[in-house]
Amino acid sequence: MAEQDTSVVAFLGPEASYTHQAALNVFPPTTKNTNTHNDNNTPTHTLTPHPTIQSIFAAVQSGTAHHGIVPFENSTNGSVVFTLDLFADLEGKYPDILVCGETYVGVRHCLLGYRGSSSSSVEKGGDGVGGEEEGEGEGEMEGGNPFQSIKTLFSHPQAWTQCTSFLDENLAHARREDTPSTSRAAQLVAADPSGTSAALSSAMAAGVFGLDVLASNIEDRVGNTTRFLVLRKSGSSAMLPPQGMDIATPPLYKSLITFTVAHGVPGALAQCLAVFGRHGLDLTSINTRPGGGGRWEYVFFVENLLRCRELEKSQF
Ligand SMILES: O=C(O)C(=O)Cc1ccccc1
Repeated sequence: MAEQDTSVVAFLGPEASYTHQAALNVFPPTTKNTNTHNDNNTPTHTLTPHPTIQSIFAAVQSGTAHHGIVPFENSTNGSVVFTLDLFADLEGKYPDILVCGETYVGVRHCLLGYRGSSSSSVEKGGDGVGGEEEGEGEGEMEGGNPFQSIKTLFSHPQAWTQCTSFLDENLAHARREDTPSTSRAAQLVAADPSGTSAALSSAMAAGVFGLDVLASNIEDRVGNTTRFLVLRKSGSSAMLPPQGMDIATPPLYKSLITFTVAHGVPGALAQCLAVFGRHGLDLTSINTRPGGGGRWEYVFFVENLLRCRELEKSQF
């Protein structure tokens, strides 16, 4: 951020993806005369959509973006393996990527499409938004399936396994096509004149792409939440906007560490993990992905939590 005062934030686009919503949490919309503007009153950050998670890593590594926002894990279906594989960085393309923050987004999936073509004839008077019941269809047809005319469904792979019950009950007949994001799915459906496609996406995407909400809250589990990480490049001075801090609780420091262990050495992983305990680090998650060395060799990802008090005592 040396020459220009506007920080660039890369997120998984297009607009209205859940990653966009995460980016808005961390970098809220700028308004005049707040500390989200610099002295010249220009916005301090610009959110820039990227087509893939890989492109976000590349933008942060090259310095084109000062920060990146990437999905990391979901409370229903676990780790986002695309992101883990980029952190594993088996080809050494992203050596300077660091994690400097996190944010959580409640993920309420909707079925988006054009009501006229698929379920308008079966709409039951609602406005199409926000049913109270889990997996509630906005339109219901006596004895029939209101979504029968939907032939193709678009969404991000993570979304399919967060909505299994709704899909099994209502859309088992439809062909599924993976998209790089849920908002891209909505964009594709908006551009399909046949009206026989639908997207699993957000209510925000319905507004942005002019689609109808055919069903809402269709995720399997109440409280479905995705955790996103904020990336920056090591050595950069890119700062996160100031966040409120609860002074009653000492700040928590989280770290994400990636490592491999010698293959075929008994106890090698246990020895690595014991180090964290010895230094008062609370191990909060452990993940693995295939490593580059050979079959059944792994990269490990460990997250630790440390309170400020322990940091002072720690010998790191
Ligand atoms: O596709 C999106 O909207 C994303 O931001 C990735 C994602 C997909 C499904 C759940 C949460 C995040």
